[in-house]
Amino acid sequence: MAKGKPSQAEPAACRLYLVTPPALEPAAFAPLLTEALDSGDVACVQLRLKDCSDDDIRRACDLLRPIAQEREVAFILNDHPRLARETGCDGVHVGQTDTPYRDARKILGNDAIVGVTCHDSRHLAMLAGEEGADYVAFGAFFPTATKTAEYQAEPELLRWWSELMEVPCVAIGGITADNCAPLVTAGADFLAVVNAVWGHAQGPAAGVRALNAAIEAALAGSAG
Ligand SMILES: Cc1ncc(COP(=O)(O)OP(=O)(O)O)c(N)n1
Ligand SMILES: Cc1nc(C(=O)O)sc1CCOP(=O)(O)O
Ligand SMILES: [Mg+2]
Repeated sequence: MAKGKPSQAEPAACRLYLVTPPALEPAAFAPLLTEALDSGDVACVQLRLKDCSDDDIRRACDLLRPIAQEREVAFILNDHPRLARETGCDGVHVGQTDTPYRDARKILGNDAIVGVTCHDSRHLAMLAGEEGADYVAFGAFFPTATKTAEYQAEPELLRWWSELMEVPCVAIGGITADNCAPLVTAGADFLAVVNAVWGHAQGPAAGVRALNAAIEAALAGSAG
């Protein structure tokens, strides 16, 4: 995701969207983020901190946001539109029980990225798209240990969405280099991952490279 809206991203038909681990120490995480972003193509970083104070989130944004933005990678905050505006993030991601899309848009303005979780629902995605969301996120596609996922999405949903709609779609939930091909070929514009990068046995750079290579291979395989 070049700095700007996901729909303006050009280099590939499907790109990586990194979501941070739910708990992190910003100073310790900064070199890992740098390593990940310098190792390959990443469109977007979402700071997703759970059970943290607003001040903890501010501190993490202040340290991590420049690492992404200096590399033309969009920096999106999960759940907190006001903090996203205050700290200079490129946008916010909101779920169905978070600040409603319209309120998030009012807080952040028209130039910001506002993405919306739509679980496995065509209806929620159409509502979000009609309201003006910059992307819709579907999931979980695979079992995930990162959070308790109450919904299960199928690749067919991505195919249906991407054939009918212009609004980009993000796939999330248990995605790895080994299982991502059906999501790429079904039309996901972005693959959002936590564990496949931050939990990669050889480190985050290897995680990014493996996912970049898997996306490229899937795109090449579906082109022929
Ligand atoms: C890209 C992306 N997709 C989905 C989510 C999940 O959002 P939500 O349902 O609000 O759950 P939490 O992440 O807040 O626990 C996401 N964060 N990012
Ligand atoms: C944050 C999040 N949202 C999901 C959803 O289904 O909406 S799944 C998920 C966790 C994604 O982490 P991992 O790549 O480690 O499975
Ligand atoms: Mg949320």
